[in-house]
Amino acid sequence: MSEPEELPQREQRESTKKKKKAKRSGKKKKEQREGEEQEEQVEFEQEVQSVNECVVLHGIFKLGKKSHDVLLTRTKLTWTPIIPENPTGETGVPQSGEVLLQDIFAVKVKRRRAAGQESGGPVLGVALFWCRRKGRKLEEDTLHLHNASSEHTHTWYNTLKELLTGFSSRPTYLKVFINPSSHKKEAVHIYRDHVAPLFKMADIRTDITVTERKGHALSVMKECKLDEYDGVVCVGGDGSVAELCHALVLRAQLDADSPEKPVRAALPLGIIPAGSTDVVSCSVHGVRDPVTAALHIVLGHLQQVDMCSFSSHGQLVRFGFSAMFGFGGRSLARAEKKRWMPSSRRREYALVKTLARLRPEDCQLSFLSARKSNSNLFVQRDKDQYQDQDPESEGEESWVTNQGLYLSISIMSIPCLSPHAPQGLAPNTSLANGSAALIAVGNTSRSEFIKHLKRYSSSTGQFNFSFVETHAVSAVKIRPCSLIGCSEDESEEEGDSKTTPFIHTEGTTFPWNIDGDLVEIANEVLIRVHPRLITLYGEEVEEAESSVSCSCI
Ligand SMILES: Nc1ncnc2c1ncn2[C@@H]1O[C@H](COP(=O)(O)OP(=O)(O)OP(=O)(O)O)[C@@H](O)[C@H]1O
Repeated sequence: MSEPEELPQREQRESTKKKKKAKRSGKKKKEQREGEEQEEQVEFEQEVQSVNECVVLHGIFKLGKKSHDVLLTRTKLTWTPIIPENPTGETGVPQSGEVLLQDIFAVKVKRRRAAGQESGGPVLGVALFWCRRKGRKLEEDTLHLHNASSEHTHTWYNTLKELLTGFSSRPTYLKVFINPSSHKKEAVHIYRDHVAPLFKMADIRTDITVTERKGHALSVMKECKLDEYDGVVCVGGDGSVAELCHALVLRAQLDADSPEKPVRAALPLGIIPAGSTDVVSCSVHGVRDPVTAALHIVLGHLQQVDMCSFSSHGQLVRFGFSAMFGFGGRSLARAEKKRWMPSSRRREYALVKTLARLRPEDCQLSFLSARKSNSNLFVQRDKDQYQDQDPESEGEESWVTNQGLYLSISIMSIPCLSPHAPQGLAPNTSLANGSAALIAVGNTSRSEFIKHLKRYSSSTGQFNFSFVETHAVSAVKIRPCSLIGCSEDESEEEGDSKTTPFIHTEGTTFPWNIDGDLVEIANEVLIRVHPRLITLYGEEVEEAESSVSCSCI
């Protein structure tokens, strides 16, 4: 009697068993397939490596006074001294060396020429111009390979030239903007003495504009035929860099006829530092050094970088990397009034004066936290996938809003490294992590605020204060509370920083420090982060070389 009842159960058990078996074998097959794919990938990589390591040329050259065996592969050039056999059978350790092709930026045929002779002359060999690293600095070096055979030398020259053309990110034609009024008015000399010779050596053609006024670079960029160039170069300080970054993104937006959505800049920007702080240059080079900057351009080192849009009342104010409201804005506004002072004195004066009159801003601060997945974006996500993410798609309910007194609010999409703050004003963000650092400093005593500022130079513990908040954000809104009364600049006497906020009349504008430029804005400002909106010549660096310390606080 029980049999008919047991039958379906048995069938069920068997079918479950079969399913499990099938699942197991499916899993096994999947693992097997994955294993095979991995093996194929490794094989492919090994093949690529062996092709790259295949000897392209083998020859004998003199390096210095000694003959060397020289090998050229697709990735490097190596040399080993030829040591004659010793009758005693002893051999010394040969002093061999190598240089990677990715570090070679020019190759020339060397000839013997008499004084004043411009062409011809017997062949001496080839000279390779390459870049060596010394800390964060890049330096130019030359390797001379001597061989008097013209045929031998030309075979090596042509082969090296051809291999170097494989580095497609290296520019051949650049649009260069030089701001002759930057900092100590040295931009033209810096370009002529340190940069132009390297560009010439690397056969890079240039089209140079020496800017005549603020906004000149922007107007040229709006009009010029961009597709002729491989990149744009800015020789100047942070103000000039900000103008060109804004111009590149604005131009991309105009070209794409996309009035609402920012569009990724079409050309990379190289920055030759010639300003007083050079925060953007420092953030992608780690040093303020024109040669390092030029070598990053010549070698085509490209680094995508997040940018922000700053808008007010639905109108774009500009694109940029950083903005400071409160202390940073007021200090810059004060410095701008003393333009006649040398820039470092002006900055110190403004800092001390603004600290003496330290008072908080009463405002509403709202922010959208960067999505969790974005925080590790640099290693985890596909770049283009993120580019298409729209912060607008976040619901209004995701905004966090606080109302209160703030001494300073900063938003930075790059770490903002400088010799004064080697790990950056925003060490908690990176160049292309898809988010910005929001650093909000609430109201506190002057001495505590100074303690917080001072810690930037040692790069430790600047955020370990109860009055400092930091967040990784994708958007920020700051709405200053317009109150009745007088405006701050007229009231010169010191107030009680702990309690008295700046008091504003209707229609007062608020000073913002956007990438070192003073921008006066009357209303709420909306800041949105746009991942990888621009590409700069350079690389991600952890820390800048520190060469100065601020003695004014
Ligand atoms: N010929 C010029 N005369 C005056 N201003 C100019 C000229 N060319 C460009 N500018 C403007 O000068 C401003 C400041 O330039 P830049 O940032 O290069 O120098 P800086 O202010 O001395 O350096 P830093 O910002 O590092 O202190 C920029 O906004 C730029 O548009």
